[in-house]
Amino acid sequence: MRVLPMAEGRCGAAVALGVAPNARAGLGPRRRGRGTCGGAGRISHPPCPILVSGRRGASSSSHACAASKPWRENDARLVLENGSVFPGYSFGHTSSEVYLAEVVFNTSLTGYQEILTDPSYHGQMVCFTQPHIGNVGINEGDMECEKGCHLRGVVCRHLSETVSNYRSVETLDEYLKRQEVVGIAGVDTRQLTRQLRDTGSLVGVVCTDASKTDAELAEMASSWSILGKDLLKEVTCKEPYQWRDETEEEWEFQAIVGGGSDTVATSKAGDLKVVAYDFGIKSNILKRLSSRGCDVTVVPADYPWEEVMKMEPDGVFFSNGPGDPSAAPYAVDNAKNIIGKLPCFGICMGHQILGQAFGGTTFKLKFGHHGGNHPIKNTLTDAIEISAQNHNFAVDPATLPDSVQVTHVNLNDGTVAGMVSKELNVLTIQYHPEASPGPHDADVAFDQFVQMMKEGKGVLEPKIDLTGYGV
Ligand SMILES: NC(=O)CC[C@H](N)C(=O)O
Repeated sequence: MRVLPMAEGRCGAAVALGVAPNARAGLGPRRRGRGTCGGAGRISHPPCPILVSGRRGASSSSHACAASKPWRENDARLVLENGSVFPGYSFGHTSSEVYLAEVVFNTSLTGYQEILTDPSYHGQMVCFTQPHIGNVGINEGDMECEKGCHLRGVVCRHLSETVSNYRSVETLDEYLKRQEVVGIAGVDTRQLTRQLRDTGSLVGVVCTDASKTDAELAEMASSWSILGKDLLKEVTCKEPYQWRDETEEEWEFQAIVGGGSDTVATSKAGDLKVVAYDFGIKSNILKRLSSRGCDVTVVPADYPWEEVMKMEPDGVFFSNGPGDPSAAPYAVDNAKNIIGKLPCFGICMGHQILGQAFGGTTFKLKFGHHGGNHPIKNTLTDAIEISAQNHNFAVDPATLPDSVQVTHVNLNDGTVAGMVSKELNVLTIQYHPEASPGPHDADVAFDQFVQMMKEGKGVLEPKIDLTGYGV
């Protein structure tokens, strides 16, 4: 089994989030053992009914027969900033530390590994609405980031007792232990999700320390906010590097709307040089670019635009990334200086950064979009894509100049999901054409970027059609 390195920058994240740094550095006291409640392998039974508040307040005598109980005892709580308490039992990393992050819910039915390792989730913990998590284990091929798990906590209803997948090399429990990420299972995730939909995203803490009161934990949660925090610096690469891997043949996208493998093959002839700003870039975005013959150089989030221009790329890509897009003015400044000079493409955080470079502003959504089935409408062609999404912020269309066209909207709430500036040769989308996890409908967006770069090189006649999504 390959041992993945500890995520870089996570000690820094712990400090930034007000959590004891030794918790992330693995120096804090650990409670590796599973006590007497059935052992590490028996972790998916319903929570103990005698514990009502999630506090481990039951007397030792009431637990005298714990060794014979075939269920896990509640030993952890998720406490939200509004005082709500969700009891559950811990898995993955266990320690007496308190783990603090914004709590969001994700409705994807599959792909928990890609969600765990997507750097855009840095500073957040995910409540999975899919009630059965862990059943396919963890494999070596589906990492979205080699640095490891970016979630600060995994919240689920049912942690699968068994793993059944030919690619699995370890269990979710083992992986989270190794990554020192806490999990809490047995949580009423429906109630939690309904609450987050009513109140909007909330900050929460996961804690296994029974000596801390619910009120203390709620206060800790309310002491932090993701607003105004620059999290890009915690996940970006330190130095520029070349990316080479393509999407493996076995996983090459088949059903591409309006495109297909012909499009990918044709694009390969291009020999295009792309500089990709790493705001927390997902591996599969890089693979989709490489699969189209792009020679990709990845650069840090604050890499000066002048240095990018010296590399003489055919196009610049602005990646996905965590946190508040208004907290990275240096990235907006670089983008402002690049747009108009080279074809640009942005995904999610990249879309939000480019939106600000156009002169627009961003705002925080109530509970964001996190899932694999969000309908997107191309406003120019009426074509619909079902898309993978993961964001909490959006670009305010009222703040965009007239030269920028809103080309895509999210049909669930009408928010901006894509923009084009023909004048500046910029294409952006607020969702995930690389999927991972999710549907492949939007993969054609990469072809649009390739088209723009080829036009810029004079390889293709200018088509100025950035909207041809499947129609
Ligand atoms: N996937 C992303 O790039 C997320 C963008 C941004 N962090 C948001 O939450 O809106």
